[in-house]
Amino acid sequence: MDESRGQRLLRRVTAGIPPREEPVTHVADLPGRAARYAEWPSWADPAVVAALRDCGVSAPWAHQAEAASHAYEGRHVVISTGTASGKSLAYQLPVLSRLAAGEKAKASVRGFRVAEPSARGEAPVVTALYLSPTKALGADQLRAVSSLDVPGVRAASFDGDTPMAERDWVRAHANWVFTNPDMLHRGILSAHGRWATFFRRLSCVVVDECHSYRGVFGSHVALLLRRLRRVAEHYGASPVFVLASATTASPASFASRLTGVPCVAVTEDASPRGARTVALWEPPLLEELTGENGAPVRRSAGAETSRILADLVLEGARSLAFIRSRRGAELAALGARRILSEVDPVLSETVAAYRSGYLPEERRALEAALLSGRLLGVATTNALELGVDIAGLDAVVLAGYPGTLASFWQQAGRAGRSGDSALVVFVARDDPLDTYLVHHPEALLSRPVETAVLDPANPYVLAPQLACAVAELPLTLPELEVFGGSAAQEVLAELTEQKLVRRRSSGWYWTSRDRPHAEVGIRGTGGEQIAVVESDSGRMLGTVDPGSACFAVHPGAVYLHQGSSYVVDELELDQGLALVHAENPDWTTTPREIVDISVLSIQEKQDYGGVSVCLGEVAVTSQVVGYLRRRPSGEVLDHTPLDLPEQSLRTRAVWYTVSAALLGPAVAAAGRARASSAASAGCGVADDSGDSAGSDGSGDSDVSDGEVGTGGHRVGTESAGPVGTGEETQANGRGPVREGGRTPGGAGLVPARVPGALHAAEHAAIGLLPLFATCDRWDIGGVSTAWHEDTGEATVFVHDGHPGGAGFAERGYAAIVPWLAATREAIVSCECPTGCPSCVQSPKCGNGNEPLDKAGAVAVLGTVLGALRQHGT
Ligand SMILES: Nc1ncnc2c1ncn2[C@@H]1O[C@H](COP(=O)(O)OP(=O)(O)OP(=O)(O)O)[C@@H](O)[C@H]1O
Repeated sequence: MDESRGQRLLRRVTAGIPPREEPVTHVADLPGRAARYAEWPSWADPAVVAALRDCGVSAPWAHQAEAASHAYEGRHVVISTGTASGKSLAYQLPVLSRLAAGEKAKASVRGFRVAEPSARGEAPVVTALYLSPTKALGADQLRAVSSLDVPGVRAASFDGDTPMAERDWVRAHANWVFTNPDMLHRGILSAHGRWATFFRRLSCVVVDECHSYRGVFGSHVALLLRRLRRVAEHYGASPVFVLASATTASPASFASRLTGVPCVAVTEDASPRGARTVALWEPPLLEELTGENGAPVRRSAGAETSRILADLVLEGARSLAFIRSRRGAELAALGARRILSEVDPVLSETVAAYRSGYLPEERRALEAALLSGRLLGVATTNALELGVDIAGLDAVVLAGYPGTLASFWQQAGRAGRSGDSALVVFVARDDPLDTYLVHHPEALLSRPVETAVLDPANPYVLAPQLACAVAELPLTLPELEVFGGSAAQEVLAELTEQKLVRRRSSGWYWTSRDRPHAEVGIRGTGGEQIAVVESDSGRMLGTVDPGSACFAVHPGAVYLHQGSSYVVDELELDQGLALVHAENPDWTTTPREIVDISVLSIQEKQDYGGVSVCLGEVAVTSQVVGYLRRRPSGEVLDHTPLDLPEQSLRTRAVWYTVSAALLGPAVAAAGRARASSAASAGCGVADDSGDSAGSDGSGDSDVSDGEVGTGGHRVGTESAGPVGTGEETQANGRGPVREGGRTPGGAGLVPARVPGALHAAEHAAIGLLPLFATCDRWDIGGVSTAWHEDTGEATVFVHDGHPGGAGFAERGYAAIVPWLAATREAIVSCECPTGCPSCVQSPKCGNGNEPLDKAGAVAVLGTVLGALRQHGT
């Protein structure tokens, strides 16, 4: 069979790599597909069809026509198809047709029935609202609509950048308003009276890139859309919702949860797609470098990506590399340029970086240069992921898993639309999730894209949102259903008690003259924001959630803003201020936290013979105690202690307990001694916004709660059997676990090994939860302890990092078996001997990644999974 272009590119980028450093763990060839067209719908306005034809769209693809017809006929619809599958046209066609028809009707106002013309017939008859998660995407979409130049359509943006002078014009005259959730919340719903005419005519709401509304932000947006519907209804309108999403599992149920109205889904993608060769790539371990506690370090994904990008450019392939941080994108571009300049200085000019913070004109110029081939290699953050019309590239390199499968396919989808085969390379970073993925291609390439998690019933989100709703319009009892029924009633009772709202027989009323909107940030859950200010100039660079301030802007932290780098000099929590100066050091910082956790209530509990799994509410107390400085290579420079106050967080967690008997006979014996002496409490030493390994479980701990790194908890040297041998392998979440050499049904651990085993199991579990819960590992934390005073047993907690939770713990609870099976597999797959960042080390462990017992973690997880499978799930 002939070699395809994608395969040839892969052969070129791997040429010359010695066999012992072979980085490619898997190659898949994904076939291409031809386009399927439909007729223009009979209802489509001829002027709109003509404008689209002029832009090169001769006919709609089948999925576009189907989604557009649902919307035009008044059915709420979500279109969930691949990258560059023309989702924009699916909403442009019905919205523009409605707007154009309304304008024509208005033009003949005397002769025809018109919905409700203004006295002089000037106001639009129908209006539409477009919402995007970012201003940049909104601006791109507005530009696309404006360029169609359909008669009677007055599209305008209304966001933080809209000059005051223009705002009145937009309110009075625009019939399609492009905005974002933040502005809808603060600037439109809070002053809906000024938008009365617009709301009265509101016929359609477009929610673009809706899969990005997840977690706390997603929960806020879900309630915001309910507020929007209520206000529209107040003015007599009931708009149809059209949502566009990357491909995702159960789009209809997600869209219905987000909007609160039943949505139909269009998922069959009829756009053409080129074939792609996908390679999974694990950078080799470095011999000359070691990381924390002497652990081996892999070549960094960024350095590897620079090299691959340079090779691709040498092949003349138009390529895009996605890097997670802006700084990383700059460094990857620089690295590729440096390599190319040694070959041919002219070639180094064909590589550039691209990230947010660039002006729209700069972005347009970069996009055009890449499409024309003047630029061959671009290293970018996910700024290029959403809504940018770049497709049909020869190659895409992803440096690290972008957090969700939706993002993975969105980024990978930039390659290969031109009909020719293209190359996608996924380069694993040094962490458990990436390691798992490169060794389990089916988890990356064959799984349906996860549905986004959100929880509009979170009281920490519901309370401020209900306050805004009541302030907008008094809330009546029947309306409560829209906001979550009894959960909303409980929250309202609290607001009434705080005298923020007043209860009357007709409903709930806002008591103050001031509106709550300005106080409610919809992208997080914390009260007053901390302002990040440049000392020299007094310029405010941005804000940070108070809950994460100690973490993100502690003294000494490197803070990145729009690609520029700053170092924090002071953090004044009382004054809500972090003072920084511009500096571009050659290292990054990672904070270290210690954490303690207590159980407030148990919502769900399942027992599996010595193992129990719970979901419930917890109180997490955390304290940032220092930070590490690391070089981009992963090398740790030093650790600096910090003295910062404790933070507390009420949130939700999933946890499992393991009985002493299952951990091992020696642990059971020591546990009896502990019970009789009642000697000590479990302590929490943390990581990832807190995970912890605590007392050694032997009953002789004198560690006070929350102390870091107190001695005596070393990983035992005896081994529970080799890690990563064939006997340990198991199917992903299925099939029996064979625990070679251990007591059947038990982990066979001695007490001294329990803390390290649990700690390692917990780190890896935090790393793998994002595979099941659409969250980032930084959105969650964990605590592990050989004995926890609330459970009375060895316990591993994984908790949401936001007040009230964002639904991640629930997902962990629901997916406990596949999640823990994947966790175990990730550890087993890693070839390092005793633990490294690819498996059980965590980048922000409060206890300096001590103790960690990799083999013990495999034993504990095997035991837990054995119990879960034997006794239930
Ligand atoms: N029916 C069609 N025939 C030909 N080209 C089309 C058709 N529909 C859309 N296009 C073109 O396909 C490209 C991608 O469209 P669009 O940006 O709307 O896709 P998308 O699915 O929204 O992309 P993203 O995944 O980036 O959100 C655009 O250049 C658009 O003009």
